[in-house]
Amino acid sequence: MVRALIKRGSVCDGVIGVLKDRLGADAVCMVDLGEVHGTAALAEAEVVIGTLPKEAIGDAPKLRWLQMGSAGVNSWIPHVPEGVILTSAVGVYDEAMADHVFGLLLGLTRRIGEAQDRQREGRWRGAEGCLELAGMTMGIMGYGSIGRSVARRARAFGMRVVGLRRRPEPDALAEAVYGMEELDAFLARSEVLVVILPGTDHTRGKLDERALGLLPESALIVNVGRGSTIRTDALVAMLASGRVGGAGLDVTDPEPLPEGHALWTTPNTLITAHYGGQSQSYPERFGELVAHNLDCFLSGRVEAMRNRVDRVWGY
Ligand SMILES: NC(=O)C1=CN([C@@H]2O[C@H](COP(=O)(O)OP(=O)(O)OC[C@H]3O[C@@H](n4cnc5c(N)ncnc54)[C@H](O)[C@@H]3O)[C@@H](O)[C@H]2O)C=CC1
Ligand SMILES: O=C(O)C(=O)CO
Repeated sequence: MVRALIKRGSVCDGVIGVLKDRLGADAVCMVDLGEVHGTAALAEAEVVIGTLPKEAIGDAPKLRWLQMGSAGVNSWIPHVPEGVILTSAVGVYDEAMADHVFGLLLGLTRRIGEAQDRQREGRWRGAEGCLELAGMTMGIMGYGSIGRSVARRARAFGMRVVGLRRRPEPDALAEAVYGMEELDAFLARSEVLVVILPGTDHTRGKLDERALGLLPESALIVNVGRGSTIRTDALVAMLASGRVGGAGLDVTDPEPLPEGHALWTTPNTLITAHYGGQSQSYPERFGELVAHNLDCFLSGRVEAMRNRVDRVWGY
């Protein structure tokens, strides 16, 4: 019997039924993964579905497969023994994240935040400096699963799209897809830069003062990947001077943003507290991935499991 711990509420009822059918009702335990540290259930678990806290991994000596609930998993890698299969939730967040990118972008270009401030004050006043997106070029840095969903929306808005990814290959939605060694040329075209890179040793600090200086004058930046990709001090300075026209940030460095941090009061900056992937569809979408990967795992086709994490590249 393969014993599995599933994060409570993470998969839809239909998939819980599938898990119980495949593993046996007694083998499936729905738990709060934040509270399994040191328990007998974790000591017996061969499969864990959901983001197990790093410090609890050592309490799971029988673990054979950890299906993370997040797409970004880089900081878990050193904690997961080599023999344990580690899979991420890439693909689960695409639609919610793409909506969120446009939420931030439209917030900046249509000045929605300021309108909300005036609404609270009961003041009826228009805005100046609104921008239209049609005809602008969006550069998607991290042209992966979420990136393509963003590109589909961008095209519907009449924007041009260029992408950047580790292994560039042509894509019907993008005019060009660049590799990291072509970063400068990519940035020079990005009037709207959308950053959706995983936070890894290879992406940390890539957008520093020099790189941000290559963007077109008054470019807009949206970061929904990881805060560590952008040098916060450089971003704050360029927003303050107006060299960067605005920033929509679902992720920051540091995170959470401490009280009094410069970003809170930087002009033309819209911040959401790392909830871009949140949506009512999560249990369905995650459940679909879990059912597929469980099937592969139980039938010994581990190479067909989706989203096996590359320990060298960190995603
Ligand atoms: N704000 C939030 O709530 C969420 C944030 N995320 C973040 O978004 C990231 C991307 O998610 P997905 O699109 O689902 O992943 P994905 O694996 O489909 O796409 C990642 C893209 O980044 C590129 N990339 C990775 N390392 C690179 C490097 N060193 N140089 C150049 N390109 C590189 C890859 O080539 C790929 O195109 C996640 O790793 C996570 O950090 C994901 C979901 C929710
Ligand atoms: O999946 C991710 O990487 C996220 O940041 C969502 O929590």
